Amino acid sequence: MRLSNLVSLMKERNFDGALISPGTNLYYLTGLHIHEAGERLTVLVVSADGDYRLLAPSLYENVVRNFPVTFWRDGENPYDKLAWILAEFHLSGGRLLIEDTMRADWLMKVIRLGSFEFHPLSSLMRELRMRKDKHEIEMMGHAAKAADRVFDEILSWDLLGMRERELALKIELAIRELSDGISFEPIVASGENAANPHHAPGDRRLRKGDLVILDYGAKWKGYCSDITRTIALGRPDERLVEIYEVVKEAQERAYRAVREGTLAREVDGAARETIAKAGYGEYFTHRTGHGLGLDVHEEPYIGPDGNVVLENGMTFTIEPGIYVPGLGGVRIEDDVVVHDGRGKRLTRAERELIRL
Ligand SMILES: CSCC[C@H](N)C(=O)N1CCC[C@H]1C(=O)O
Repeated sequence: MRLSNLVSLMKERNFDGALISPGTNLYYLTGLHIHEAGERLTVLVVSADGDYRLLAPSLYENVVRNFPVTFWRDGENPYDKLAWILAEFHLSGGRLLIEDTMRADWLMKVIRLGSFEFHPLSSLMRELRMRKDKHEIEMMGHAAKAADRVFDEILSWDLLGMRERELALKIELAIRELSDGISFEPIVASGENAANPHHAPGDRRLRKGDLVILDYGAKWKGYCSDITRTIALGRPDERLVEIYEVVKEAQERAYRAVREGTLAREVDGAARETIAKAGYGEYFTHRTGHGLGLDVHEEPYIGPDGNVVLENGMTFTIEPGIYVPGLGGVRIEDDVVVHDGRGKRLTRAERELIRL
């Protein structure tokens, strides 16, 4: 069904074929679990006539079943086999969609197999994947619940004196116990490190007076959650407490701005305006959110340039933040689905400032 949707869209937009390497698009279209193909050429060939075939290393002989496939063995030249498939599908030239993340060494050899005009596959896939169906939203709900449960667990741990990297590892283990795995490596940013939105957890020990940003996510059947909470240890600097309240208000206002028919940039604007009015505009250094699904970052992006019109079934994060160099930072993030014309939170962990 999903493959035929892609084929219809290809025909409508005058594309002749598509070459799809392993990643979330391949999984979305086929349900096949081919995660890490490494250097061995693996590609799904799809023609606008509706033909499709996977070219895969023989390592996958016991994995790919009930799907048209050509295997190649180590020692063979997989590009010869790809050329045969392209010839069979009458794809020796024309407008070809290419998986955006295809390895450059593969692409450089594919270029030599015909006279193609390449276009990014994402230009079509974004339209297919942006609106989630009931099943997908259910899976995202499970992933979000796992993230909420991990937050409750974190609150029961003795955090004082723990190194950021130790806490990140404990969070990762807790996620893995409750779900299919992590959406991305957890961020634990304490004290002044919290001024870096993508801080890599290091050796700093958590201490009294810290605000600590915890940003992590779980996966359920391929679908991601992504949550951020900022907690206080002891009594933090009053400026940080004020910043916390501004971010909480910005997050709530952006959430309330979510409506079917609203532009993504209006949701961003609601958060940005709240933060700017409080005098912290220059310290909100990123977009308000991003689409969430099989990828942890996907369409629709909720930024000042977000021109996607929100529709029921779209899922994204709302995660404004304020980051003051030398002082610290605050970010609060929830996963949201547009449901019955309005936003509905999938993550529901406590948003009031928790002081441990
Ligand atoms: C995939 S790592 C970052 C996860 C995080 N929740 C996130 O998406 N962001 C943190 C700062 C802003 C935002 C981002 O757009 O990168």
